[in-house]
Amino acid sequence: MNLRLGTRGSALATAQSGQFADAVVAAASTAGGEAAVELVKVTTKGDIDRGSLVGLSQTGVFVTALREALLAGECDFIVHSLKDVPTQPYPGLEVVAIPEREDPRDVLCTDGRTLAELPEGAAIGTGSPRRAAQLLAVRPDLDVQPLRGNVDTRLSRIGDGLDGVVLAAAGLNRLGRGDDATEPLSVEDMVPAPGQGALAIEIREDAPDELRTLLATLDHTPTRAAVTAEREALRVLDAGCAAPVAAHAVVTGGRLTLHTRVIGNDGTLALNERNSGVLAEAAAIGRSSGFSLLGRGAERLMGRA
Ligand SMILES: NCc1[nH]cc(CCC(=O)O)c1CC(=O)O
Repeated sequence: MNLRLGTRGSALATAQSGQFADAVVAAASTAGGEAAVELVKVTTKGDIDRGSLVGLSQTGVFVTALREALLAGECDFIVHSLKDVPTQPYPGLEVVAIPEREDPRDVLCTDGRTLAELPEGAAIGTGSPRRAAQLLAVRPDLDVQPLRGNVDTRLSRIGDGLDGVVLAAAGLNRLGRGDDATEPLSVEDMVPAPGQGALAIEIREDAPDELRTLLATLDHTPTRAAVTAEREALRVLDAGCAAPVAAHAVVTGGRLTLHTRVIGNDGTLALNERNSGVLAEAAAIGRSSGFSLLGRGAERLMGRA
């Protein structure tokens, strides 16, 4: 099979698409067949028109352009960072696989000092309200600064106006820059974004069975259950990737435990909800967590009521 994988041109997109392409080739050979995967660069509106991103929800800008290229037949499948994918399904496409996830944690990158070692008032960069609020909950003295741009740009700011930045471990690891992480932040102090560290593989609904079957072999059941719960909570809370909503599910021994957190912007107030059950109930666990949080005033905390 000759396959075209549509990807953005950023370093992270290229790295994760390339790594997934290798996994597809290996899976085909394990199945006794053969596949060749060609990376097709899709230029997205967000890549061309960076200025317009300010104030816009990041969610969807990059994802939509890739999806349009897939629907138009410019490629056969696409790879998304799941945390950037809106929760509503996209007509004509289906998520055929969610591979085993990378480290879901956020990490602090500094000149070597841990969060506890940073001096009072240290400047930490992050563009994420979720990260900002949780940092301030642990260290109210920190000077949290807005930060945008790709992973390289963000890392280059350490020692240049910032004492540190917070990034996803998965992104650093996929770029081969895991050593730039000074300290992984615990999933208790810094609950990750729903779906963080996971990828979603999409095809057209009318894709050939051979392609669907091959990609489906790369689905990872525990990861799919975990991210299903996390994203259902997010969907019920009606929040995007820019919202101060965090959700992290752990699967052990056939059971799934979901921790969902909604945080006020200054980090002083947070609502936490924990729910668990069997994997088959993943979606229901996420939904009930989301509804509990709404019942407890999550909308007020998110500034919507
Ligand atoms: N919002 C940007 C983004 N989207 C996906 C990742 C990499 C981590 C992942 O795959 O979840 C990143 C960078 C970051 O948050 O540091």
